[in-house]
Amino acid sequence: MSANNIVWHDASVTKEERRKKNNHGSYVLWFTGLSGSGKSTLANALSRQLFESEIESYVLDGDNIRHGLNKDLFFSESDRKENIRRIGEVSKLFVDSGQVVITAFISPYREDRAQVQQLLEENEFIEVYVECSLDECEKRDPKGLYKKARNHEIKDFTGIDSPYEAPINPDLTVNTETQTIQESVKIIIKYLENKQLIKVK
Ligand SMILES: Nc1ncnc2c1ncn2[C@@H]1O[C@H](COP(=O)(O)OS(=O)(=O)O)[C@@H](OP(=O)(O)O)[C@H]1O
Ligand SMILES: Nc1ncnc2c1ncn2[C@@H]1O[C@H](COP(=O)(O)OP(=O)(O)O)[C@@H](O)[C@H]1O
Repeated sequence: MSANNIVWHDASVTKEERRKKNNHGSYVLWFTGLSGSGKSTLANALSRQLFESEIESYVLDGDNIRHGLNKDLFFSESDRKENIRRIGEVSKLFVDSGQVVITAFISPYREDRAQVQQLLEENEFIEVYVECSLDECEKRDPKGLYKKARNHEIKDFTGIDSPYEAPINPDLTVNTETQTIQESVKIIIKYLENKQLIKVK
């Protein structure tokens, strides 16, 4: 349901003008993967590298967004769905502002990720699977959450008692068990260069 009597205002500065000024495209690099797979680490390492190359990017991170915009949401299937829907809308605004958006959400459901893709225009959604086995994520356990989930102190934890649907045909996969952080960043940059989405200095 949505409100009546609202009228869309066209912007005085267009997405195309902003892209032209920035000298690069704007799109979403949608990272998906288990907790502890390396989404935040890679998103931030990539954003730093893009920044050094004068490419405008912004990281939207699950933990951070859940402190503010989505602090009313928990981890049921419907709350996760709403979480991803809102992030999709926020990502769309950032794409409109001419930036490269890097999102780091578990985003466990294929359908929810597909809905974000549909919200955006063609070539504005790049799905990056941050692959890492549950075993390894659990070994890393950077926040001690797997331990809590195994001890039933947290319920609905992804990979333990809540599902994770890996992408079937992602645009790109990085494997953080076999690749270092720098190798994964390099693979993503190479992909963007090959697609002529960025020129890195
Ligand atoms: N039950 C449960 N399941 C999964 N994750 C949990 C849970 N409770 C808290 N956390 C912490 O919240 C982070 C995941 O938030 P997301 O917004 O990315 O999740 S989702 O996309 O809505 O599934 C996740 O962050 P990352 O580890 O960075 O993925 C956890 O730190
Ligand atoms: N090759 C790698 N790539 C990414 N992260 C790695 C790698 N090896 C170890 N790590 C570590 O794994 C952890 C991943 O945590 P984080 O980035 O918060 O994951 P997520 O955002 O997916 O929950 C970090 O402590 C990071 O230093």
